[in-house]
Amino acid sequence: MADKIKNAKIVFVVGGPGSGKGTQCEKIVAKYGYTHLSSGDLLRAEVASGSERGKQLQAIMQKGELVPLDTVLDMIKDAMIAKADVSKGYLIDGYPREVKQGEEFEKKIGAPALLLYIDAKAETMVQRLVKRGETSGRADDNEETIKKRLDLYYKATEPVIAYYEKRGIVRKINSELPVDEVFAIVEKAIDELK
Ligand SMILES: Nc1nc2c(ncn2[C@@H]2O[C@H](COP(=O)(O)OP(=O)(O)OP(=O)(O)O)[C@@H](O)[C@H]2O)c(=O)[nH]1
Ligand SMILES: O=c1ccn([C@@H]2O[C@H](COP(=O)(O)OP(=O)(O)O)[C@@H](O)[C@H]2O)c(=O)[nH]1
Ligand SMILES: [Mg+2]
Repeated sequence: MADKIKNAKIVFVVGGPGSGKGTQCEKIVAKYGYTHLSSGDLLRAEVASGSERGKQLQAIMQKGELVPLDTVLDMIKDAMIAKADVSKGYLIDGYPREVKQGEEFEKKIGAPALLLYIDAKAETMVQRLVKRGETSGRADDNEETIKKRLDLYYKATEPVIAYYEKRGIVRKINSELPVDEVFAIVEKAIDELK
């Protein structure tokens, strides 16, 4: 089964909480027809299902901590396989969160062709998330959890970028600009892939 996705084009989308990963991924889907898999969305779907596992996940996510690596990886893999016949490529949004997650992904699934590093200042990210929290209904869009997510991002996730930089597949995207201007930079990076 996993053979089906072996030769698929894989793009990691990494950046801090509220940097704009989801926003840019939506635009990539619209233009390029890639399959968008947000690790956070997959986890939130499991929480929404009300399952026993979902309850455990909810407790972790509410604290802004990371759920066990295997859980997320299995969910991503299943979702990739489900789309294998129709997919032109995969956007893996919000993953890897730590170097180990990246290593495991490559062992079980395959290597990324590109890493889009969506970069905004901490104060910008906090502002955006507080604003999003007014309407998102996300239990983790509150100031206390936002701060923890940011801390964990700098500690655990930033090293992921350095790890892939050595392979020359990182494209840094300044997401302080208006959405369409950010997307213009994203388009260049995706077009280089073809
Ligand atoms: N000015 C500006 N605002 C943006 C941009 N991208 C996203 N935003 C705003 O920032 C908020 C967060 O964007 P998301 O795309 O949800 O961020 P994310 O990186 O997916 O965040 P998580 O889901 O928390 O990982 C949204 O409510 C957007 O309105 C951008 O490029 N420019
Ligand atoms: O690989 C992942 C992806 C997400 N999460 C959890 O899901 C939450 C929301 O993730 P998302 O990417 O949606 O938002 P972000 O924290 O980047 O704003 C995180 O705080 C983590 O608790 C996780 O544990 N592992
Ligand atoms: Mg998101």
